[in-house]
Amino acid sequence: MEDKYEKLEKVGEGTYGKVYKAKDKASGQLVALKKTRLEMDEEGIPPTALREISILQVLSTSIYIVRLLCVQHIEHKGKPILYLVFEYLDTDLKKFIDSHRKGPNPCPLPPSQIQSFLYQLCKGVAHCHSHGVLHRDLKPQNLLVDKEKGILKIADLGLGRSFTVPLKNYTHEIVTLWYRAPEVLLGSTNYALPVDMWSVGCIFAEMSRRQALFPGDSEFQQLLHIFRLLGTPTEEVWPGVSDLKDWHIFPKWEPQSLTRAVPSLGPEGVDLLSKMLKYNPADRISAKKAMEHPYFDSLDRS
Ligand SMILES: NS(=O)(=O)c1cc(-c2nc3ccccc3s2)cs1
Repeated sequence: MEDKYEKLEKVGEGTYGKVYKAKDKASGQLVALKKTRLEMDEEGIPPTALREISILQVLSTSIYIVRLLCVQHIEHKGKPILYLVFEYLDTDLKKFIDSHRKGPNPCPLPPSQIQSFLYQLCKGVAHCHSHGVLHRDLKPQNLLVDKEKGILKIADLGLGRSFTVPLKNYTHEIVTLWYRAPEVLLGSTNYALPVDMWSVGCIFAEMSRRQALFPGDSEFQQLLHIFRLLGTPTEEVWPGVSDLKDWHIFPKWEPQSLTRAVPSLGPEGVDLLSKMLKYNPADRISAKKAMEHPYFDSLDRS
C-alpha cells in the first residue's frame, strides 16, 4: 500500500475504519484510503465484506455516491488488511456547515446551496434505495462536499444491509444518534428505507438552521428531543407505535410549529421537511417523491 500511495493525513474515523487522504504516487491523483478492520479468516475475505464491496461497486456507479476506485488487501505485519480506495473530495458537510456557523461573521448557507445539496442527497439516497440498500447512518460527517463544484456525495456506505449501527465505532467513539429515525430508537427490528429519509430531513433542517435539529446525547434523550418538537407519537398518527419493543409511557407533548425550528426555510421547504419527518414510516416521503416536491421547482436541474 505504501508503495502505490503516499498517506498524507487522517481525514475521518469512519464507522468501520480509519480514512486517510493519500496521493497515488504514479498519477498524483488524490484518493481516500479506507482501512477496514476486517478480520480475514482462514478462507480469506469474509463473505459479509465481499457482499459490502460488491454493493459498493454497484452503488458507486452513481455520481452522488463516493466512487470506489479499487480494493486492495495487503499483509501488514502478518495481518491481512483490506483497503478501499475512494475518490477524494476536499471536505464534509459537517465542516462545511460549521464554517458557516463559526468564525467572525457567521453567515447562513444560501438557499440555492441548501436546495442543490438536498437534491443531490436525495438523488444519492434514491439510487441506494432503488437497489434495496439502506445507508442506515446518514449524517453530515459522511456527506462529502466539493466546495468549488458545489457537489455533494454520500460516503461511508460501509453499513449496507448486513450491519446494525453500533453504539460505539471501532475506536470507541460515540456514534451520533442525532439523525436516527424514531422507529430505530424505539427498537423496531424490521425498519426499512424510510429510516434514511428521516436522516435526510434532519440534515435538511441542519443546513438551514446551522445547528442540529435533535441533538440527543442518549437514546432516551434523542426521543425526547423529537417528541418535544413533533409531539409525543400516538396510535392515531402512528398505528403500532405502542407495540414497539422499546416503547414505554412518555410525557405527552403536543406538536409544535415546525416553522419555528427552521425560520429561514420558506413554506415549500417546511412542507417538504414535514413529509420527511412523518412518524409513521409508511407516511414518510420517499427520496424519489421528495425530488418531485415543489420546493425544488426553482432548482436549476441542468
Ligand atoms: N473530514 S474531512 O476532512 O472533511 C474529509 C473526509 C473525507 C472522507 N472521504 C471518504 C471516502 C470514503 C469513505 C469515507 C470518507 S471520509 C475526505 S475529506
